[in-house]
Amino acid sequence: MEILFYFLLFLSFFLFSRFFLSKKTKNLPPSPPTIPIIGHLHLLKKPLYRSLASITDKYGPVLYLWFGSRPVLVVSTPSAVEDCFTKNNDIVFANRPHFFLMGKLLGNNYTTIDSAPYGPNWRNLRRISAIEVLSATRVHSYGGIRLDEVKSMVKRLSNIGSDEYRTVEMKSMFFELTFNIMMRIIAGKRYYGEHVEDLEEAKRFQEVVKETFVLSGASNIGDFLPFLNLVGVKGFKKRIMSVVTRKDKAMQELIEERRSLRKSEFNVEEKEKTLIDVLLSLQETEPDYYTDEMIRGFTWVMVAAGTDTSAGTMEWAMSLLVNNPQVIKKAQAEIDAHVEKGRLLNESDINNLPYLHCIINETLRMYPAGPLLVPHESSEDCVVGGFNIPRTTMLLINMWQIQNDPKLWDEPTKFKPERFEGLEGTRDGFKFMPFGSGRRGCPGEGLAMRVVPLALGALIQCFDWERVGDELVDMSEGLGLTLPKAEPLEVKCKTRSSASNMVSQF
Ligand code: HEM
Repeated sequence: MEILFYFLLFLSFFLFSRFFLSKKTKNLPPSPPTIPIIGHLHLLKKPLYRSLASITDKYGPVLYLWFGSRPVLVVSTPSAVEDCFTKNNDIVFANRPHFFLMGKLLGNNYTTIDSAPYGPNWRNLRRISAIEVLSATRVHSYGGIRLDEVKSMVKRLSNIGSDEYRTVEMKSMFFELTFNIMMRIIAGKRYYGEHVEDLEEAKRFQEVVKETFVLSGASNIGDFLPFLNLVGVKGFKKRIMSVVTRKDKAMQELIEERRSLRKSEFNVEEKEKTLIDVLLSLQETEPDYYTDEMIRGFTWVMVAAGTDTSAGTMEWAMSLLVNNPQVIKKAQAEIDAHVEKGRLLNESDINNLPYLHCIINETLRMYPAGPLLVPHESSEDCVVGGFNIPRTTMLLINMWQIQNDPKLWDEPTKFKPERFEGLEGTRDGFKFMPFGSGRRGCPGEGLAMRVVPLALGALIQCFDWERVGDELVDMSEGLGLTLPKAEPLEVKCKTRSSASNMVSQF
């Protein structure tokens, strides 16, 4: 009976809001026929960006859909993206939706930097991220950590494949690299490879991180059909809560460790200060804002946003490279011409390696880690592509579709790094925007664009690469938030003779 009551209540709300909205808002974007209650949910399949692309092909690049009771604007053309991210609309769309169970539970009730609505709290979080973690100066100061971790990856690989080709699995290699880098920045600890202090703690942390990533990629139907929250999704909520509790416990342990280090006689040197240290010192002056909960949330988002995205990009890049060996040869020639024999390339070499940048851009074009960016939401009525968009409409930018659109790119399914020659660092009129744009654009771009070129460059410089068999590497996309590869990449690698001396000294 209770379920029936809520269902009828929801049905009346749904019919009323749809009727009210269509009366009130004239000139909405095109929309396929809807089914009562579910709206267009029946048209959506995974992966969502591909499904939305097929609807767009039929109804046009500015679409108005209903995900159950939630109105959604889907944009897949550079000029409409420009409408969303310039002039007044950049502020209008600087909001994030406020109905995702994941944002509520994992985002500390929408207070973390990625989930918070546009307002003073979000502005402050962006300010802290810009000043204390991701500013050019801070990013530069983590150079030693990046180099260290890249060397450690090269060393592990060279131990596996020194004289002859050996098969290696690269997905976990890349994940461990980015995870170690982020954890050293945040807490001064590494959880993979050598010098891991507490293996048990590392294992617990790894498990909770992996589980959280899997859950973050799962969709919750109750977000779009709220009456289902009262019946079917309790199990889902319980699963999230169990992970959230363990994640909070793990993060709190890190905070306590750094806190006791600060209190001890041992003085943490300025250059060894971790992000947790910085936040703890802010806590001393503003304890009401910089609570432990805030610190857990802030540092967690950095781990979550900064690992899978960069690791996945490197895995796609390496997959594309072994499918296109001529590109590896060209990149090796570029590096060999600029970096003297016997020296590992470093970050100051990166600016002199434009072809390496082209490889990374081409990878981000074909396989952007945020294929639909992160959902935005309109805080006021506005106009996009000449259509009226009501407030509280969720905005999805189909960046994957724009970056793979044959009308915008010559042979978009082909891996052609050369297409970016002379274009490095531009978004080319909103048609290439793997890090988003505007107020909510990715604050970690600067860090990612140091980690990825350094790691890929080192792998290209130090090793020769081959596919495991004659067949091309399977490039199928898997399911998950950050456009993962369906199958973890396995490749064969062998230390290049020109690098073997250098690598043996790491
Ligand atoms: C290849 C690597 C990366 C890619 C492709 C990427 C891409 C993106 C995209 C598309 C967005 C959403 C932009 C929007 O909503 O319009 C985003 C947001 C974000 N990214 Fe990244 N990102 C990467 C690495 C990083 C790193 C290394 C960090 C930090 C350590 C980071 C931190 C964040 C945060 C905190 C947000 C949320 C910003 C907000 O809502 O205000 N990202 N990223």
